Amino acid sequence: MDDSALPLFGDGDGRASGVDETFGTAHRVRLDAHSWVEHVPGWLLGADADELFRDLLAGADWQQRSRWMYGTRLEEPRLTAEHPDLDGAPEALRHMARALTAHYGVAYDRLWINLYRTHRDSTGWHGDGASARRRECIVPVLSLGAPRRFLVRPTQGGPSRTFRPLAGDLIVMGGRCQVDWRHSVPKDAGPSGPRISVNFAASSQSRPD
Ligand SMILES: O=C(O)CCC(=O)C(=O)O
Ligand SMILES: [Fe+2]
Repeated sequence: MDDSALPLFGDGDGRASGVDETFGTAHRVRLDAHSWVEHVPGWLLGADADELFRDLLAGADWQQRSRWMYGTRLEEPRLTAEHPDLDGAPEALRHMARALTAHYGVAYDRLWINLYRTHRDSTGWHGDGASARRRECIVPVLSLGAPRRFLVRPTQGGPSRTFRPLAGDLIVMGGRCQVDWRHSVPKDAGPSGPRISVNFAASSQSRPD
């Protein structure tokens, strides 16, 4: 049997997705002396990005999370599926975590996945404070599905920079990005289909240095 037909979910050894292990398209943008964002267009090859998107949309354990803000419990305008232990994640995502670990030298061992159902779903300005507590962290985020803007701006305020990751692209935040900078996925004006982001995290980075 051609193992490309194996599903990403299930207990089989799903086919490792076709990521560019050379990171040949990576383009690093220096934000300041200590922080950078790397955009890796087409890191996950087109057909695999489409297949992974469809499988995650249909098969991930989507949860509605809420948080307290200004004394009120607000539902987050997106859905999230957590894999606190990489062993429980689909093989395609485990393979990606290994490729990221080999390239960036950080042991990615957990991940969470966000679903932006329409252009109205979003993530407000934040740093990944719980999962990235070291002064310097490397935080990769894979985009799937519809394109959305990914913004970064200084924590102290100032103009934002806009990245436009397409399906299969990686956005990697590095250096002091989680402290000195904030990131967000704002709502879009026009209609857009669903977007999924896969956020790779490392226990080693969640412990302050
Ligand atoms: O969806 C994205 O591209 C980023 C999501 C994010 O920053 C987060 O979940 O912490
Ligand atoms: Fe984040």
